[in-house]
Amino acid sequence: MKQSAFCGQHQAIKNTFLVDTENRDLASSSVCEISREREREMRVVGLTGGIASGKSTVSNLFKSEGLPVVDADVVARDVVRKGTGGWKKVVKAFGNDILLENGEIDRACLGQIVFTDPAKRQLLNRLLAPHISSGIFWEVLKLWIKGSKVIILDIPLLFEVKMDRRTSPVIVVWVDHETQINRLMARDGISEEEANNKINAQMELDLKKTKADIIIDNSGTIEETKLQFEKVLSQVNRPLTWKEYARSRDGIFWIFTSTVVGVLALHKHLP
Ligand SMILES: CC(C)(COP(=O)(O)OP(=O)(O)OC[C@H]1O[C@@H](n2cnc3c(N)ncnc32)[C@H](O)[C@@H]1O)[C@@H](O)C(=O)NCCC(=O)NCCS
Ligand SMILES: Nc1ncnc2c1ncn2[C@@H]1O[C@H](COP(=O)(O)OP(=O)(O)OP(=O)(O)O)[C@@H](O)[C@H]1O
Repeated sequence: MKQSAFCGQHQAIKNTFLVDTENRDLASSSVCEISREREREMRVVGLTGGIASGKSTVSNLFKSEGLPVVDADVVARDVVRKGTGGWKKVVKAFGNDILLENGEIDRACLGQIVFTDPAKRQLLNRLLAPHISSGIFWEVLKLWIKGSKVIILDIPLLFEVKMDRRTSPVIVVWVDHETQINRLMARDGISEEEANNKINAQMELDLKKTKADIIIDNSGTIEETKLQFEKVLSQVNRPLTWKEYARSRDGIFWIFTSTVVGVLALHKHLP
């Protein structure tokens, strides 16, 4: 569907130039129309990395520049608030023992279960996938309606759920393993073993680095990261490429469909 829409559009653009090359006014007005249309399109940038590699730190830099960020972790939290459909499914599958006194999910407790048991993690992923994907879809849709030209999708499992194919460019926030462990232990107040369990639940960060369009090395100071960010910002704000334009023509529905498919495939691809 997506491909044929793109091919049809591409052919129409090609025809404009092939058939009307003698008629410069007509040709240039077509180009103007295309340019005006391009103004309404948007770039969906993928931001990912490993756990505690610094995605939120970088996404905060984007926010401070006025760029909207859709944070998959925030969406994932919203879909399991007490009484929601996601909450009901999780409680049914994992029992009342994972609940706090106020009825909300005890995230630390559920985390301990799923980060030490791949089968339980897959189960949780499977239960929440449709809720997370539709949550992301609505957030993107709202921004699209508002006319946002560039949207940052902060998705920790971007590669695992194959959403990297739908975002461009893909930015990976990388840190060396030792720094990652230390920051994770310090931030979450957990042991080295627990930190390793969380890290091992994801695709290797070094592998993610090889798949990136843009790498931000966050192993140094925040100031060093900010310097790299300045360059990344200009790349992210550059005019849309034809590929991005074609992609975003019917992008909103494409993103939704691929998010659903990708997240549903999650349990098959995660360790
Ligand atoms: C396991 C849960 C309850 C732990 O909650 P907690 O508040 O302690 O952590 P938080 O949600 O802030 O996630 C922290 C980080 O853990 C990593 N992580 C979260 N879920 C997963 C997962 N299923 N597999 C691998 N890594 C994960 C991500 O890097 C994320 O940034 C929670 O992460 C959860 O519900 N996960 C399943 C939903 C999911 O896949 N979220 C990721 C968004 S794509
Ligand atoms: N350059 C840096 N120097 C020192 N500390 C940092 C740096 N970048 C991030 N941190 C710290 O490391 C921790 C992890 O960073 P952050 O929360 O941004 O990672 P994340 O990738 O968003 O994590 P998660 O995957 O859990 O969502 C935080 O405590 C943060 O303050």
